[in-house]
Amino acid sequence: MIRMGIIKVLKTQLLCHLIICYVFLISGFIVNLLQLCTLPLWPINKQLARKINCRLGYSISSQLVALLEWWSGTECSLYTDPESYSLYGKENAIVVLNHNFEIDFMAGWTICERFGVLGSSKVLAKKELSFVPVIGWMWYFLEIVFCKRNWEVDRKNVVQSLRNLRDYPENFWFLLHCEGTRFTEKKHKISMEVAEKKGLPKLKYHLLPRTKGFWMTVQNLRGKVTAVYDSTLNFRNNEMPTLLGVLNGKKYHADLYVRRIPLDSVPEEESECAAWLHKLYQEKDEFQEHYTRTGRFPGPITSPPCRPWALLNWLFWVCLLVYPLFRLLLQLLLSGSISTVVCTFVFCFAVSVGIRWMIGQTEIEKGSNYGNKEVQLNNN
Ligand SMILES: CC/C=C\C/C=C\C/C=C\C/C=C\C/C=C\C/C=C\CCC(=O)SCCNC(=O)CCNC(=O)[C@H](O)C(C)(C)COP(=O)(O)OP(=O)(O)OC[C@H]1O[C@@H](n2cnc3c(N)ncnc32)[C@H](O)[C@@H]1OP(=O)(O)O
Ligand SMILES: CCCCCCCCCCCCCCCC(=O)OC[C@@H](O)COP(=O)(O)O
Repeated sequence: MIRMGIIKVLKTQLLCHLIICYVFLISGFIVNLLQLCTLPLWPINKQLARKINCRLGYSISSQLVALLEWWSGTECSLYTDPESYSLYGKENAIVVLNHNFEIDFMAGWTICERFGVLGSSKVLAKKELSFVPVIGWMWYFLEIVFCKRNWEVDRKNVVQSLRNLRDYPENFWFLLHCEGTRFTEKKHKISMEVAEKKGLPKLKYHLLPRTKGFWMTVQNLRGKVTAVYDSTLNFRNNEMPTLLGVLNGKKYHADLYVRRIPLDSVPEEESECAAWLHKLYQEKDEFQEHYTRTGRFPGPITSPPCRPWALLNWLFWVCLLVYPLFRLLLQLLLSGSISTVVCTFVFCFAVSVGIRWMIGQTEIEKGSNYGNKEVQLNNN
């Protein structure tokens, strides 16, 4: 009991957070460098380069999974039918997920890890994320599809990036947050005004989905991808989890409801495909309503088993990097030179500010203005 209390307090200590972030940053830069070294391989053996990059990417993203699973002890329950369950991780799929939470990407990655598709997981991500050190840079080598959330600019680039995935050598899940941005009350209000103008039913828990990205993805990955995984995520007890909460060791419980829909049943024609997606979001809204009323999603619950690899990868980097860090810091501090000591502190402070900025990228409060401007509505 006392030991548990000590561990809990330890998890809230700044020093622990600095060590975790230091390991993440330095290992991330090393992996980014290794990814860069694979560049000459691409023209010679593209498939091998892709496979190597999947493993390297795994070494970065699995650290955030380890943080969620092992450090914070967060649990993930899956609501899905057993028939579909047996196919997860064994086929390519498009995942359509609600976008309400600051750590929904970590919960998504955790599910990917449990089904063995973490290294190869893909997403249609906003371009700004490609500039985030470590993760954004890793994503270039994983062929993540970036968009500027401007259809005129995106239509060509996104199509090309999607087509590149047609001969991808590993099973992958392609994540689409069709709402295009995270849920806020203001964005919800504006998007419901758009819905009203379009004669579409109002949604209570979702923003109105943007349909073009979905249509483009379905069209270009048809034949390669066999299903759409309609996924709805919630956290128990109305929690709004944060990355800082996870870093502080706070335990959450994620509930994910997944319906497997064969891709053949998604219409090909653009307007029909858009109508299909709007209907899907109306259904997703009903599932959320069910969750709010009953505290659970319909159907059977499973907890896909937690695998040890994310933890082992994390421990590997901790063992490799923490001892040299302490030795270096000690040497600098004992050097006797005031300027060296001051520089060391300034450097550590600058790194902490950088990490805080990265964490800020996950915070809804600091999110983009996309979907927030009345002007966008007036233009349409
Ligand atoms: C078993 C396992 C199941 C599940 C496991 C779960 C997950 C694991 C899977 C994979 C994990 C992988 C990775 C995870 C890691 C990290 C991911 C983290 C986050 C990155 C995500 C993002 O960055 S989200 C932001 C970027 N993505 C998108 O925006 C996608 C959706 N957007 C689109 O599709 C857009 O159409 C577009 C981007 C292609 C183009 O943007 P544009 O703005 O130009 O859109 P539109 O042309 O569609 O917009 C105009 C139309 O929209 C109407 N409109 C106007 N105002 C609004 C409004 N406020 N709200 C809604 N609609 C509006 C307007 O009327 C136009 O309508 P039309 O009828 O003319 O189309
Ligand atoms: C292991 C230690 C960890 C420490 C550190 C730092 C990690 C930083 C991770 C940054 C990864 C960023 C991924 C965030 C994904 C996300 O959720 O993006 C939001 C967009 O969809 C929509 O943006 P918006 O329009 O602003 O709502």
